Amino acid sequence: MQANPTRGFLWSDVETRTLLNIWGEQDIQTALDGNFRNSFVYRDVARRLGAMGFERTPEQCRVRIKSLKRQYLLAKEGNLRNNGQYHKICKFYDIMEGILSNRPVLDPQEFIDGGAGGEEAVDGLEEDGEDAHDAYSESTGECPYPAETEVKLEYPTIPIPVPVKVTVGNSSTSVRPHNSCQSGSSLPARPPKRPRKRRANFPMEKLMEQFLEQSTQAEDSFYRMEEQRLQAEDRRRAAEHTRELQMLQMLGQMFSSISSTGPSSAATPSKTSPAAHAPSLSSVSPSCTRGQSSHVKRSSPQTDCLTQQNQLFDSVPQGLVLERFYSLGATSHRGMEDDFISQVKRTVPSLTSKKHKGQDGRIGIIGGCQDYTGAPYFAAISALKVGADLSHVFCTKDAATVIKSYSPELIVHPVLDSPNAVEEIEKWLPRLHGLVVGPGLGREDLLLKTAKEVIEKSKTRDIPIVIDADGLWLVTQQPSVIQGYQKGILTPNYMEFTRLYEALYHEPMDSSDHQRSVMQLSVAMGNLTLVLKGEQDLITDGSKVISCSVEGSGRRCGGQGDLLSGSMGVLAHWAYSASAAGTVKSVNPSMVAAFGACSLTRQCNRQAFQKHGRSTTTTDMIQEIGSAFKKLFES
Ligand SMILES: NC(=O)C1=CN([C@@H]2O[C@H](COP(=O)(O)OP(=O)(O)OC[C@H]3O[C@@H](n4cnc5c(N)ncnc54)[C@H](OP(=O)(O)O)[C@@H]3O)[C@@H](O)[C@H]2O)[C@@H](O)CC1
Ligand SMILES: Nc1ncnc2c1ncn2[C@@H]1O[C@H](COP(=O)(O)OP(=O)(O)OP(=O)(O)O)[C@@H](O)[C@H]1O
Repeated sequence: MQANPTRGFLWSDVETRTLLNIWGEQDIQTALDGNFRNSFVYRDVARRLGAMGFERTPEQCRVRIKSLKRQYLLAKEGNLRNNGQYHKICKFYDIMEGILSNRPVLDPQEFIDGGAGGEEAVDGLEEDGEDAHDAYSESTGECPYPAETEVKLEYPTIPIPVPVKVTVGNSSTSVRPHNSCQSGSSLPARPPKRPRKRRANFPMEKLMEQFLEQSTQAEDSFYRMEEQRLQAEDRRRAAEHTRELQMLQMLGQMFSSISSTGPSSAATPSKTSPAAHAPSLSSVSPSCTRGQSSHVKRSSPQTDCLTQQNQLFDSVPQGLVLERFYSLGATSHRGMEDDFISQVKRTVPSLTSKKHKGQDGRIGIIGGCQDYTGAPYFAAISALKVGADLSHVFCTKDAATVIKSYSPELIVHPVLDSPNAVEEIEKWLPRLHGLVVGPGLGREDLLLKTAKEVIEKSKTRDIPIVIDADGLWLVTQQPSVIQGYQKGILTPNYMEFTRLYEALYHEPMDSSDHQRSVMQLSVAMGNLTLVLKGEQDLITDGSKVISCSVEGSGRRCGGQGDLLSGSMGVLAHWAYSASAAGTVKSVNPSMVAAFGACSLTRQCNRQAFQKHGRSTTTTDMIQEIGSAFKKLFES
C-alpha cells in the first residue's frame, strides 16, 4: 500500500500509539540524540510502522511526533496536571511523559515557536521559522494560529463549533475556526508576524483551555469517524488475508495429492522443498494456540496445532508465511530466548547475609473465595518458592481457614468480603512489592469492586501488578482500570484473551494471526505487557512480540496459570528493582519478568511430567520450582 501524503492528520489512536512505541524505543531515542541524521532515523521509524501495517512517510511520522511533542509541552506548561485537564490537551500525555522524561530537558519554546531544533531537522525538509509553519500546515492539515497565542494543535480540517473571541488590551482578535483553513493552494495568507514581547500580556492559560477543549471535541469526532473507517478497512483486509490462506492451502493440497499419486510418493516430495529451509518451525507458529482448535474439529488436541502448522508450511511457499511473520516485527528464535534468559538472570537478587527478611520481595495475592481456594494458594506459594520473602493472601473469610490449612508459610488475611475490605488491604500496600490480582477471586460484583479499588490504590504506589484469571474478567468489563499502567502485566489464556479483545475492538479477533492480535490488544491497552498463554506463550508490550517456547509437556492440569502469575509477581518486582539500579537496561522490565515466569512454568511442567507423567498436578510442578529456577537462571 502506498503512503497517502494527503492523510497527514488522520492518525487513529492505535496508529499513534504504535508510532509512539516505535519512536520511544531505546535505539531510536539514542539515534535521535546522537550523531545520526534524523532523516535516517525517521526513515527507520516509518519502516517499522509499515511493518506493523501502518503505511506512513518518514515526514508524516516526523510531523506527527513533533505535533505530539507540542501538545505534550502545552499540557505540561499549562500546569493543568493537578485538575486532570492535561489529558484533554494531550491524549498521549502519559506515554510521552514516559519517553521524554528520560531524555535531555526539552526547550518548550523550540516547539511553540515551530523552530527546528535537534531532532526536528530532516534532509531536504528542514523547518525554520516561518517556513516551518507552512510545511507543518500542509503536511498535517493544521492551520497556522495567530502568532501571539502561540498555540498550535493538531486537529483535522473540520468545523470547530464556535470561534473563540479573545480580547487583548483594547483590541479584540477573532481566532478563526480551523475549517477556514484549506490545505494547498487555498491556504489563507499567513497572519502578520507579531513582536514576541506581546505574548507576555496575553491571558494565555484561559484562552488555551477554551480553545483546546473545542478543538479536542472536533478532533475526537473526526477520529471516531476515522476509526470506523479504519476498522472497516481492517475487516476487509482480514477477509482478504483469510481468502489468500485458503487458496494457498487448497493449492498445497492439490500439489500433495498430485505428488502422492506419483511414483516417488514414499519420499513425500511435497515436504522436501519447504522443510529444507524451514527455520525452526517449532518456535515459529504465527497462528496456533490451543484455543484456536476450539474452532476446528479435532481428534488429537495436543498435535492439532502442529499438524495445522505443518500443513500450512508444507503447502504454502515458506517465504509467504515467514515474511508475514517477520514483517510484524516478531522475533521468536532461540537467540532471542537466550537473550531474555540472560536478562532475567541479571534481575535475580544475590543471596547475602547482609539482607533482612522482606528485602527480596513481599508479594500480595488478591483472590480466594468460597469456590476457589487452590488458585490463590498456588500463586502465593509459587511466589515464595521463586524467592520472595513473604507472601500474603487477601481472600474472603470462608476461604481463609482453608488456605491457611494448606500452608503455614502463607500470611492469610480474611478481609476480601468485609465491609471495609479496601482499607484493610490498603494498610498493607506500603509494604508490598508486587501484587497479583485474580487467582480464585470469583466474579461477584462486590469482590470485583474491591479488587478494582485495590488496583487503583496500588497504581498510585507504583507497584507492579499482574492480572490473571478473574482479574481479567474485571479488566474486560472495565479496561481503564489498568489501561496505560506500564507496570501492569496481563496473563490471559486463549479464552480470556478473546473476551478482552472483543470487548476492546467490538469484533472477533483474527484467529489466524495471533502475533498481530496480541500486539493490537497491547497497544489498545496502552502498551501494557500482555502474555497470551498457550502452546507458545506470546509476550508483547505493543512494540514487539517475543515467544517463549521452552519445552513443557502435554499435561494441562488446572493451576499452572496460578504458578505463572505468582512467580511473575516476584520477577516483576526484581526486574523493576534491577532496572532502577541500572542492572538491566534498554529492555522493558515487565517483558523480562513475563518471559522469566513463562520459561519457569514450562520448565516446571517438563520436570514434573518426567517424574509423574499423566498424574502430574500443579503441586508437583511447584515442587520443581527450586531446581527449574536453578537450571534456567542460576546455571
Ligand atoms: N484449584 C483451583 O482452585 C483452581 C482455580 N482456578 C480459578 O478458577 C476461576 C475460573 O477460572 P477458569 O480456569 O475456570 O476460567 P477460564 O480460564 O475462563 O476457563 C473457562 C473455560 O474456558 C475454556 N478455556 C480455558 N482455557 C482455554 C484455552 N487455552 N483454549 C480454549 N479454551 C479454553 C475452557 O472451556 P471448555 O473447553 O471446558 O469448554 C474452560 O473451562 C479463576 O478464579 C481461577 O483462578 C484455576 O486457576 C484453576 C485451579
Ligand atoms: N499447549 C501448551 N503447551 C505447552 N505449555 C502450555 C500450553 N498451554 C499452556 N501452557 C503453559 O501453561 C502455563 C499456564 O497456561 P494455561 O493456559 O494453563 O493458563 P490458565 O488456563 O490461566 O491456567 P489456570 O488453570 O491456572 O487457570 C502457560 O504459561 C504456558 O507456559
